[in-house]
Amino acid sequence: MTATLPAAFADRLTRILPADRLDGVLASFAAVKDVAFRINTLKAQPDAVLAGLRAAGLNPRPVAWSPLAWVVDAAAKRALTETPAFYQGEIYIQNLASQLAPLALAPQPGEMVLDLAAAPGGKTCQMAALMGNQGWLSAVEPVRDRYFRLKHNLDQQGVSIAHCYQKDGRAVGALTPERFDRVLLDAPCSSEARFDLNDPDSMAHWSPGKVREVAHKQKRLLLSAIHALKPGGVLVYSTCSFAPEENECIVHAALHKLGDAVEVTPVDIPVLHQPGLTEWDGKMLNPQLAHSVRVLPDSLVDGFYLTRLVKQRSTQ
Ligand SMILES: C[S@@+](CC[C@H](N)C(=O)[O-])C[C@H]1O[C@@H](n2cnc3c(N)ncnc32)[C@H](O)[C@@H]1O
Repeated sequence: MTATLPAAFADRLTRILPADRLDGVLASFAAVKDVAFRINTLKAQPDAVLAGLRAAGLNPRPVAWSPLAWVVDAAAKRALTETPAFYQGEIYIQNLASQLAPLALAPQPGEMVLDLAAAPGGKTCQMAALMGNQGWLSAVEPVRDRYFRLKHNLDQQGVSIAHCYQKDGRAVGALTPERFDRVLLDAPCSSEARFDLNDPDSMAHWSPGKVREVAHKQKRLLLSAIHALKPGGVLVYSTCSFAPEENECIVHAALHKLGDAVEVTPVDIPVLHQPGLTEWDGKMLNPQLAHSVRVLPDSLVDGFYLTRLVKQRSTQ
């Protein structure tokens, strides 16, 4: 392995992370990660899936905080993707960090739910399973090939309540004002928390300019997501980035613009994490951001940022 982290990124990390967490996070970029997957209850019963995987010679390990989350060794990934359970949509390979966002949103059967940046659809499928395929799930994705991949995955995973729209999420709030009980915005981001020193391509497009560019889009996506949410509704904003400009600063800007119409609420996270930042680059941020969560990466879990917001009143 000869790749190194982009120098500007490594320098920023020393300012973002507490000193006692830095070495662990740096080590995670070099780790060959074991593979987490989620059992899809829309297609199969967990006991039957696990029995099939064991019969195929795999040895799935449980995850303490979710009966549907399991892990196999990195070396077993290929074998996992060759099982009937995989190609029949009974399991979905999904990092544990990514599984946390739908759990924090907790969509209920019968609700109106919006997934504003949906492809390839891992979280859309997980939400449909949490809803028992009852209710309405709008899934938005503007990029054509990703939109078709999303549709394919939803179909393969047995999701029957999803309605897919090839649209720019920034327009959706104005088109469907205050229509949804819950909204997930798993925003397009710089993907810093997925950097992999074993795969230099994962870092090839990163630059401070890229962070600024996605932050601009994220700000408008979050306002659109909030406008689409009913008063009393719940929203989860997440990214796989460490950059405060893509995380706390985005939520801070929405709180600043909308005042007490939205509130950050605490969320239980069962993996290693730290509270969101309340200061960045010498600027104080809304103190509510301490309720947001920075999941710290290790040899299994990706880095992740997550905020849970509740809409207190109409923004019309
Ligand atoms: C982090 S990925 C979503 C991953 C997905 N939630 C999952 O779990 O499978 C972000 C997605 O947002 C899409 N995207 C980019 N610009 C967008 C926009 N203006 N509106 C909505 N989605 C957008 C990207 O193409 C990408 O598919």
